[in-house]
Amino acid sequence: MDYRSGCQGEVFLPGSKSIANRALLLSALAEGTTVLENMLDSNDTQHMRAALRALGIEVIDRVSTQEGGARTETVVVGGGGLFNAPTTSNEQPLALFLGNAGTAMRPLTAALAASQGEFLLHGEPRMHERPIGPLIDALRQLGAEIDYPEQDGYPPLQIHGRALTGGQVRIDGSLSSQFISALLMVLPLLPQRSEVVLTGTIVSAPYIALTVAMMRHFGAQVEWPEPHRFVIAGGQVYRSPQQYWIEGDASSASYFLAAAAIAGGTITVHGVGTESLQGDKEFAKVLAQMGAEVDYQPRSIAVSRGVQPLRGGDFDLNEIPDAAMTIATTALFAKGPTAIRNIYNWRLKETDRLHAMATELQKVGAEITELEDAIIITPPLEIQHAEIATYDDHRMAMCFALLAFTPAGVTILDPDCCRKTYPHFFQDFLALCRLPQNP
Ligand SMILES: O=C(O)C1=C[C@@H](OP(=O)(O)O)[C@@H](O)[C@H](O)C1
Ligand SMILES: C=C(OP(=O)(O)O)C(=O)O
Repeated sequence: MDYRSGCQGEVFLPGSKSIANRALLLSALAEGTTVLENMLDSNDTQHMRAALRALGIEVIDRVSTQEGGARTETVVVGGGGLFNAPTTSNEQPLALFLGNAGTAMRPLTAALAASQGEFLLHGEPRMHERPIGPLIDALRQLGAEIDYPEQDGYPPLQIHGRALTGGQVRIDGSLSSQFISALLMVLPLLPQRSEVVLTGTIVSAPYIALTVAMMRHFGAQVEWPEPHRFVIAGGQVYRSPQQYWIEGDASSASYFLAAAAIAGGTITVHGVGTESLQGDKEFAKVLAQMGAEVDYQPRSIAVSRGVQPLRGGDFDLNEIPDAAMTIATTALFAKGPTAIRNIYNWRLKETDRLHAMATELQKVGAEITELEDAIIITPPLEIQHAEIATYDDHRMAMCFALLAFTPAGVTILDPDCCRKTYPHFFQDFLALCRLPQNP
């Protein structure tokens, strides 16, 4: 079988991790009850849901049937403001384990710094290697009391929650946009007006716009007069929109869209399209630049293989760091080299993704130049079979799945690590792709 003739179908995407964890937090802080439809059921959102329950918020998961099958929906009974932690029986801080979920650790740090109670936020060993200093520095400017029990600048964190008033704050956004998102979400609930100035070169910028859009959807006023400055009135309340549909995950969409660009046939992903709030919807435009045919609709994207073979290119993918990993493995199927630039913060995520990617791509025969903030990939004449290590990084597992389209196939070690954001990924992927060994 021609390995390039193998994909066809429709994918009803699981909910976006980024939107799900923001929606859970905003619903918990809001007045009123919110039904979150198309909830992502994965480790990252389970950590957020468990943490909210431990904080005394009622969070009920139930099953609903939708186009695309049974989905979880989550009902959150909002607390109408910042948290008031239940006291622990032994007068110890309330310990919240947040796995390796950046979208739980960073926003909860900001919310709990301004809440009542003593908290210990911790996670998996890798979470304790991922920086959080710029967020803590910003919160301390507002009077927050946060200690580092182990290493300065990294979780675990001991948070002595206290009423913060708001005010002027500068925050460095050069390592992660999540610090800015976390800070912004808490500011409307403080009594006084805040003004936030972003410093450093901002990374992953679309995630900040996503945060602002969702804060507004939950009733907060956010002024964004200049790219690096926000003004947020104090004394606001978040209001439940009652029902909130969580878009499909645009990063998860990338594996299916790339599969169609490589293997032929057409794949349509439902749940993300031109109307999407997620920056990763731009991923398919990169595929188009490489030669794929792309059709954007308001809530879906379809990709087919182009007439000409895929070609490499030189891309600055700072705005789509997660989907950018999928371009790295797609590059193996393109003519000529591909450069992915301005991705230093790959090094700060589930693993040092720049180094992990370089190491594993070399195993299949690619020639790799690994720079401090970029990777240049020259595909081999023939992709070799290899055992791909995944470094407990869901995206390493999912983007290397594309190598199943080579005659040599691929072995992916610990594929279950995709439970962080997409527990059923391999079932969904194999169902759509007629692979050489699965004609
Ligand atoms: O705010 C978010 O939901 C996210 C922001 C990005 O992180 P950085 O801002 O750290 O690049 C992204 O990689 C992560 O998966 C989700
Ligand atoms: C970087 C990621 O996760 P986190 O939200 O933990 O930063 C990711 O999902 O690729």
